[in-house]
Amino acid sequence: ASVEVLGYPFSGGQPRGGVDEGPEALVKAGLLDQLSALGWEVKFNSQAMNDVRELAVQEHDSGIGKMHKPLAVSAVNERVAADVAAIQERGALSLTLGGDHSLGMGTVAGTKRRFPEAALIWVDAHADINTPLTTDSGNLHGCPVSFLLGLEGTDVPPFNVWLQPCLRPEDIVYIGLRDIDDKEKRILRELGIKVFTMHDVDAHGIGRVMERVLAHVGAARPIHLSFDVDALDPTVAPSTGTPVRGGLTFREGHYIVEAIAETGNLVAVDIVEVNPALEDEASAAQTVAIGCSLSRAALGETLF
Ligand SMILES: N/C(=N\O)NCCC[NH3+]
Ligand SMILES: [Mn+2]
Ligand SMILES: [Mn+2]
Ligand SMILES: [Mn+2]
Repeated sequence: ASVEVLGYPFSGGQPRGGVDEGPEALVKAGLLDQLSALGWEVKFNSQAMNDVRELAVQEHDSGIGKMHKPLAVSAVNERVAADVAAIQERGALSLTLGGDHSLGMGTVAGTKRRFPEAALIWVDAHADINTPLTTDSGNLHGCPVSFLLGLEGTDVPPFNVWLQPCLRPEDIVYIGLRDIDDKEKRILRELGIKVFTMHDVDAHGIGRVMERVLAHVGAARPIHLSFDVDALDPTVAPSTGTPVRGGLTFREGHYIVEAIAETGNLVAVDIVEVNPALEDEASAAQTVAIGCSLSRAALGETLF
C-alpha cells in the first residue's frame, strides 16, 4: 500500500512564525523512513512544498472583512485540495503535514471530491468553525470547518471560486475540545454536530469515547482524520501556536489514532500546528517526535 506525503510550509492562517517549518522538521526527524519501515511505499511531493511557498505570498492580501491573508489561504488551499484529490484518485493514502490548520479547508475538500461520503474526525482543542462574520481574530486557521460546511458568510471570493460546500453537519465528529468561542458553541448546537470535549474524555475514558465516535461514523465509511497537535496537553506537545491546558495525554492522543487506524477505513490524515520555532529546542523536538509517532500510529504502527 502506498502513502503520499504532502508537506505544506504554510502559516498564513495564523500570526505566529515557525509553523511553516513544521513539515521540514518532521521530514528531517526521519518520518519518511519510519513510514517505509512499517512497510508502506512512501512518496513525498517536494514540488508541492516548493509551490506552496510561492502561493503563500500574495500581493495586497488584506481587507476582505476581518479575514487575515484570505488570498494566500485560498490560493494555498485550492492547491492542497487538488493535490489530496489526486492522491486519492491514485488509491493512495494522503498524509498532510502542516503548517497551520487552515490547511484543513483544502485537505477535506480534496478528500470529499474522491469520497463524498467520507466522515471527518477533527481532533483539536478548538472547533475551528468560526465564519468570516463570527471570527474575532480574523485568523483563518479558526475557520476551515465553516467553509467546508458552507455556513453564512463563507460564500465569498476567492474561496467560492474553487470551494463548494462539501461537508454535512453529521459528517464531522470532534474530540478534545476545550476552548470554543461562544458563537462557535451556538453553531455547533444549532447544527447538532457531534462533540466529545475533554469533559467527555474524563467522564467516559478515551476507549468509550472512541467506541461512540466510530459508532457515529459507521463501519463502512472512509475516514479523514485531521489532527491538530494542540489537542494534546501543552506538557505533551508544547511547541504549538495556541496551547490550551487540560488536554489529551500522550496515550489518549495515540489511542484515538490507533483506534481509527484499526478500522482500516482511513483515507487521509492531517498532522498540523507543529511549530518547531516555539518554546525551547527540547520542547520542539518533543513535539516533532509526537507528530512522527502519531503519523506512524495512523499508518498502522501498533504496540504489540
Ligand atoms: N489552534 C486553533 N485552532 O485549532 N486556533 C484558532 C481557534 C481559536 N478560536
Ligand atoms: Mn485546529
Ligand atoms: Mn487548535
Ligand atoms: Mn485581527
